[in-house]
Amino acid sequence: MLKFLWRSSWVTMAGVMLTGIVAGLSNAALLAFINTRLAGGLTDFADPVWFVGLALTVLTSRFVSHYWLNRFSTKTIRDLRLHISRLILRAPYPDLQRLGKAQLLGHLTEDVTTIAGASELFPVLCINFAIVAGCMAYLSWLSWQLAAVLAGVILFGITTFQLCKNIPTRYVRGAREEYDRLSQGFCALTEGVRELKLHRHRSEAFVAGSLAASAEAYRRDSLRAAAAYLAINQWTQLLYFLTIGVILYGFPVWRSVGAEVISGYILVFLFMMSPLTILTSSLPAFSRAKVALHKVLQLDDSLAGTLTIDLAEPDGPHFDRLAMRGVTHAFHREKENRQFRLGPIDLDFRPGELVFLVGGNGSGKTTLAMILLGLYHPEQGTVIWNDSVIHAGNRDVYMQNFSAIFADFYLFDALYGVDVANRQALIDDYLARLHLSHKVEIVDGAFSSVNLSQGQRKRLALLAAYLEDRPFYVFDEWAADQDPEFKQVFYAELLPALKARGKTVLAITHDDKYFHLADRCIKLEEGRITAIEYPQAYRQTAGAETGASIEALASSDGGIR
Ligand SMILES: Nc1ncnc2c1ncn2[C@@H]1O[C@H](COP(=O)(O)OP(=O)(O)OP(=O)(O)O)[C@@H](O)[C@H]1O
Repeated sequence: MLKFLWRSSWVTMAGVMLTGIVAGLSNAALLAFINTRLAGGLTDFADPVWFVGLALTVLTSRFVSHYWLNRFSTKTIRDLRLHISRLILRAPYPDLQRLGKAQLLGHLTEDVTTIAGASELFPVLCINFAIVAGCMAYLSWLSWQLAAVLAGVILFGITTFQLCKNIPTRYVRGAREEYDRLSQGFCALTEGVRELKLHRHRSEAFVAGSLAASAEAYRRDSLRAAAAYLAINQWTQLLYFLTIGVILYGFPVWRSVGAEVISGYILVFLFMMSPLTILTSSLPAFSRAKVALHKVLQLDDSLAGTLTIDLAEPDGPHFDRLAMRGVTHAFHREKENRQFRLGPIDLDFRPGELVFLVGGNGSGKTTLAMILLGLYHPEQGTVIWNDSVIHAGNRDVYMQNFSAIFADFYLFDALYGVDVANRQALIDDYLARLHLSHKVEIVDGAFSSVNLSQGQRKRLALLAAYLEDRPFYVFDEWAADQDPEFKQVFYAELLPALKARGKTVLAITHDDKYFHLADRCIKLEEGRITAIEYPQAYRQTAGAETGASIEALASSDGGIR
């Protein structure tokens, strides 16, 4: 933890430590001054000046130390939050899927907050450490023999702490792991709240089986860690009282010590009790921060090792062709002990092509689209953009050629990355074409409302995709939530309009009523392409006016290869 703070800005940390030490030492000096004054050792007329000077030094150095560290720790936390967010954005999607939403949220919230809490304690630690050190120096001056006894006791305390500290740390680590499971439960609770509200038995079983179990495990581990630290704390206090007892009753038997030395010792000892308690009671916060930091660094290692680096641009925004050659991808189904395997897939896409991807549930349509988009990586085979083979180094640039609306899309509340001011007329036109102008306005780049029906929200997502103006569009069952009237608009007007602008469109669809409008229909079954048909070419050659369904085309053998 200290290493992390030191590496973040050693100059500030050194300043914080220095002012903290000045605060602690001046505090100890003030105490020594008061004690000597009480014992009648100082009668100088300059007494009040020293008193005021030391008191002001304590106050000023404490303020400076705290202020510096607060400024530094708030900046560190802000940087850490942004660093994790950027790391998440740059990491390959399969790695993020593996980690899961709950764990990523845990890093952004719990870990960063824990580290922040501990780093704010740091000046308190410096000051109290310096107070204890200053008091020790004063005690040595009063009687070095007594100070040697005290140093021995402190050494003994530190050794026993080192021997025992693994016990609470183990529980702190366990509690942090449980927090991830608890967060998973919270995600399920917030996302599935409607389903849970409708079924009391289901919600009770969910709370008992998922939330209560991890909440209980988290409570148990946290309590055990707290109890272990409490025991360590009490052990320190016991040693402390033992030392006072030895000084009061044991030491005078061994050697003769002046009453004023004994009373000075007891006064300083009692004064030191508070800083020592603060030092030992801040241990749990540091231990939790160490575990949190370890988790963040683990995330750093696991994601940074796989980051996509923009080494080479795959031929810029110009688009000639996209090819998939021998592409395969597999998901292992643990419970079924077998794999879903997509491919090998060989496909070509050209500019201005309208392609429908069809097939039953689980046939691999979304997986194929995800590989095409660069979000999943082919296990075998290659994806070629123009003449560039896509690899880890250029995948991120490659992905910038696509606009996609996923079946479980996310609608942002603003048009991020769009020059709204200069495209207002276009936006208004699109809003009218999407039948949304009466519902939504763009105010300062943000949608006036996103509390719309699912179908309307999807239309807003389409507006954002239009404005991105990318060469390749992918829609995963976009029309599934649209009414029949707007389905017609989508297939018969919007998609052909994109095609007319030279855009390539891959639309995953189950709407066989509109298959005839595609240039090409690709049918997937169990991860394999089982048919490719060319309805538009067939219509032209057959002179057919009405659209034929894919089954009719298949039975007539037209356009199948
Ligand atoms: N993240 C994942 N981990 C493991 N298996 C997965 C994952 N995503 C998909 N699968 C499996 O891959 C297979 C293909 O899924 P995919 O989503 O590509 O099908 P689909 O054709 O788009 O289906 P639908 O029409 O229902 O959307 C399914 O059997 C599914 O169980």
